[in-house]
Amino acid sequence: AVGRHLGWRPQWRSAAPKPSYDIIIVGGGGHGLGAAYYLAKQHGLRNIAVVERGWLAGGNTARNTTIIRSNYLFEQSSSYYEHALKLWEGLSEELNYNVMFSQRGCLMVAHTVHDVQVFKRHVYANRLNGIDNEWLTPEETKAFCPPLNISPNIRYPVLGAALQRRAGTARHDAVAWGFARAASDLGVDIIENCEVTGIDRDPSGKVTGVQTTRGPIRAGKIGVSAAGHSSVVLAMAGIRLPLQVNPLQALVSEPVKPAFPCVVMSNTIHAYISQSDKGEMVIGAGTDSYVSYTQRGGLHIPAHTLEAICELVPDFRRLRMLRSWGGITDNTPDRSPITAKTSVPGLYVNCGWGTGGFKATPGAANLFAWTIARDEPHPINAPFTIERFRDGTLIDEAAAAAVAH
Ligand SMILES: Cc1cc2nc3c(=O)[nH]c(=O)nc-3n(C[C@H](O)[C@H](O)[C@H](O)COP(=O)(O)OP(=O)(O)OC[C@H]3O[C@@H](n4cnc5c(N)ncnc54)[C@H](O)[C@@H]3O)c2cc1C
Ligand SMILES: CSCC(=O)[O-]
Repeated sequence: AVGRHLGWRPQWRSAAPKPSYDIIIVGGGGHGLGAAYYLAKQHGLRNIAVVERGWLAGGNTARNTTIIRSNYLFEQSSSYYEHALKLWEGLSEELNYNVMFSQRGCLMVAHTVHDVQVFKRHVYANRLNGIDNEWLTPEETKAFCPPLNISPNIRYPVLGAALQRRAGTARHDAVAWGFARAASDLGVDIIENCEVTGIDRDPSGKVTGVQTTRGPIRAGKIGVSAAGHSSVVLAMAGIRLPLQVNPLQALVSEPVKPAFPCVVMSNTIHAYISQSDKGEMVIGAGTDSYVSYTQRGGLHIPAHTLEAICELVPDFRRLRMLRSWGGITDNTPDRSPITAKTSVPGLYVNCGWGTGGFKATPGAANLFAWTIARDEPHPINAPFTIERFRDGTLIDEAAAAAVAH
């Protein structure tokens, strides 16, 4: 009461489900919350609900290493991620919420001749598509990130790096809270602790609503943005998705004074690192190779990553690790996402972001909202269909994940 008297207001209304809505978004992560926001803000739609089985943004949005970049190889991909990057650049103002987007630069470090060839190809392809990217020599790489060890005598010497200066990091939960508050202010109901357990359809096959742990809810359009559980939810409508679900782990160190100026990613040594605004080194690894819905992984994966980090950044050899965790990543065969209509009328899906969907959050949300509102994809997400895996029109960015996931 005192808070409210002083003008404080909750971040968002925690709503109870109504019997029916025009649109239901399944999944209260950054992508789902953002889609609900853009449906209301850009398409002027009302009577929308976000249905989240746990607590808001408790999935991969809460668990990622917050790297944001658009330096992907293929034109379709770089268009999608660049759409997102441009939205990141204005998002704090758009949401009136500081998402702490920091364009500190992202170095993709090369350790082999193959790496050099692949990353230079990215640089040239990005420039052809109007996306900033530049090649640095080992000495220029160290000048940009002084803690890096560019000695030629280490196991994986630094042979150079591709630098995207507009890339960086953001505060993961802030983007979810910002979208949630803005969506809630536009009348979107955000319903937490409400798991979707079934998708209802009429005799013609069109969706009519969902079954949930808090009762049935009717809706004429349903957008599923459930990340690692997308296959589970779409199976409720008889749709099989080409997703493989693997754990991906990350860990943070004890907080220290500012010591690491940018994001560094390394394909060959399966490691990426940046420093959070709280001072922790945020470190990511490769995926655990087995299929699993656990939010944890094998110890050997982070151990391998820390060996690599200690060689690449010797100053960090005495840093103590504070905690590690895992998330459930939804990986497609070509490591590119699906943002599309499904074969079921009124049912839409945004998934397959695997190990790299945090950077896409505002872009995926924006295009998913377009696809639901207009019942057709935007030109940017049009190639990212489910059918591409049947037709062979793959968008193979496996190598561009920067870490061999
Ligand atoms: C360790 C790790 C590190 C990563 N690092 C990066 C990175 O540095 N950069 C990057 O770009 N990407 C990264 N990613 C990937 C990124 O986190 C995800 O691709 C992205 O956050 C997905 O966003 P989302 O909103 O779709 O998913 P989520 O935040 O997982 O939201 C999906 C939501 O759906 C809910 N849900 C599931 N089933 C149901 C149901 N039946 N009913 C209701 N709700 C349901 C879940 O509870 C969840 O909250 C990383 C991922 C992990 C795990
Ligand atoms: C988890 S890897 C992060 C990325 O793809 O930029």
